[in-house]
Amino acid sequence: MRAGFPKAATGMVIGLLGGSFDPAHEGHAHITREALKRMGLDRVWWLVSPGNPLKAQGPAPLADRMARAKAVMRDPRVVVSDLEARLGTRRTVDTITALQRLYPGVRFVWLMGADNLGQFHRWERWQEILLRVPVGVLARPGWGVRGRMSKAARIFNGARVSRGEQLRMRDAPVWCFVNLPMDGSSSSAIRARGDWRR
Ligand SMILES: Nc1ncnc2c1ncn2[C@@H]1O[C@H](COP(=O)(O)OP(=O)(O)OP(=O)(O)O)[C@@H](O)[C@H]1O
Ligand SMILES: O=C(O)c1ccc[n+]([C@@H]2O[C@H](COP(=O)([O-])O)[C@@H](O)[C@H]2O)c1
Repeated sequence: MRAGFPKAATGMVIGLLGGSFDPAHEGHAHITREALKRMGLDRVWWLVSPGNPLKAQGPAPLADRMARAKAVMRDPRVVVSDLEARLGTRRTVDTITALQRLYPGVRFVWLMGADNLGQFHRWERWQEILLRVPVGVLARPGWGVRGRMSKAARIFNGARVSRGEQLRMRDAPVWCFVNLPMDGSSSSAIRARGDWRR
């Protein structure tokens, strides 16, 4: 495997948590620990994005976001990575396609907060993402009903399962809304407080 690309054994189930992480916070760490536990994942890889294609304002430098993410998430089961910058991908569908090609023996599960389910139908080739990998949606304050009523949730209603642990066994399309004790942290609130330099 090339330098900077995490190692993974054949048969592993790895959750991918993509994000701006501008900056990383306890909410990210919380949903990661919950996903590991509730979905029976072997690893979670944080994909610190070069920049969300739907966000107008560019994030803080990638090196700063990586350093903060590594400080926030210290767990041997979690890899904080800049894979998208290395792969040259920005769109999630392209990242997943590239990772499936690079790691043919690994099962990837896409992880995201419920706010992203609300706007998932605006992502590039979003239906292809759901056809490629199981998707675990983690509850986020204020997004329970809006997430579950979203366009993507309605169109893929037939592929929804009720328990997170089912994601590791089923082939896509399959997704789950995972209810969990919620953490209200958000990067925008931290930036608004001025605790994080851009
Ligand atoms: N507190 C939280 N609870 C559940 N999911 C979360 C939480 N914070 C972030 N996430 C999810 O983690 C992923 C990465 O989030 P991101 O880096 O955009 O942080 P954010 O706090 O949502 O940022 P911002 O406030 O700038 O939108 C997204 O899928 C997002 O939905
Ligand atoms: O592929 C897309 O079209 C797309 C559109 C919006 C967001 N994403 C991804 O969603 C993840 C969460 O983004 P963010 O900025 O909410 O942390 C991150 O990995 C982004 O690259 C992807």
